Amino acid sequence: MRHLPYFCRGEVVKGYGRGSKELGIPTANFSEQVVESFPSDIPTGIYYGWACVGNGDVHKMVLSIGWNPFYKNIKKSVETHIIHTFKEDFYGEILSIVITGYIRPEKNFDSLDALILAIQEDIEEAKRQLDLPEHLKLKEDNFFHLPEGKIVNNH
Ligand SMILES: Cc1cc2nc3c(=O)[nH]c(=O)nc-3n(C[C@H](O)[C@H](O)[C@H](O)COP(=O)(O)O)c2cc1C
Ligand SMILES: Nc1ncnc2c1ncn2[C@@H]1O[C@H](COP(=O)(O)OP(=O)(O)O)[C@@H](O)[C@H]1O
Ligand SMILES: [Mg+2]
Repeated sequence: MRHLPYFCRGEVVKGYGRGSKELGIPTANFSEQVVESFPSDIPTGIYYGWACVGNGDVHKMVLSIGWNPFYKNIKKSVETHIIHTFKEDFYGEILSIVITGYIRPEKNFDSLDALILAIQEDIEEAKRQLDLPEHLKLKEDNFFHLPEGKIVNNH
């Protein structure tokens, strides 16, 4: 897909506080500035890739770009669920991501359970895809080892 791999770095802000954390699927939401910096023609939907908080380790992630049709959000969001258990929240920290692949478009669901099940399937798909050499190699990209602030989106 055009635009991929897509490198991006930005601050983690509060989302709609829908308690995705209680559902077991917290998502680190990017600031509005970062959301607006995304290419306008990058399709909304569910993606996977690699993520790192501050200078921490690089982990697998799934990402949602769009308006969350289940919730009918007014504002577009870019949210990353990192496939790792963190001891604490990291609001205000710098999240670095590389998006390497696309899974599916955003969908509406009949129930919250159906949404959760779909996200769990996305996570399993991401785990499998990211073990393939083509995606695995981006885990080691220099982007994750450069000092913060030196990088603007996709450069
Ligand atoms: C992998 C993944 C897939 C998602 N798929 C959908 C989807 O198909 N439809 C939808 O409405 N929301 C989808 N979401 C977004 C959730 O609705 C969202 O993370 C939740 O509303 C929490 O939002 P908040 O961070 O603003 O509190 C997805 C999120 C993730 C991480
Ligand atoms: N594995 C994880 N992936 C993403 N965020 C996480 C993770 N573990 C803890 N968090 C924290 O949870 C927050 C997101 O929780 P969430 O319920 O989506 O709230 P919000 O609506 O504010 O985005 C993140 O900003 C981050 O500080
Ligand atoms: Mg969130």
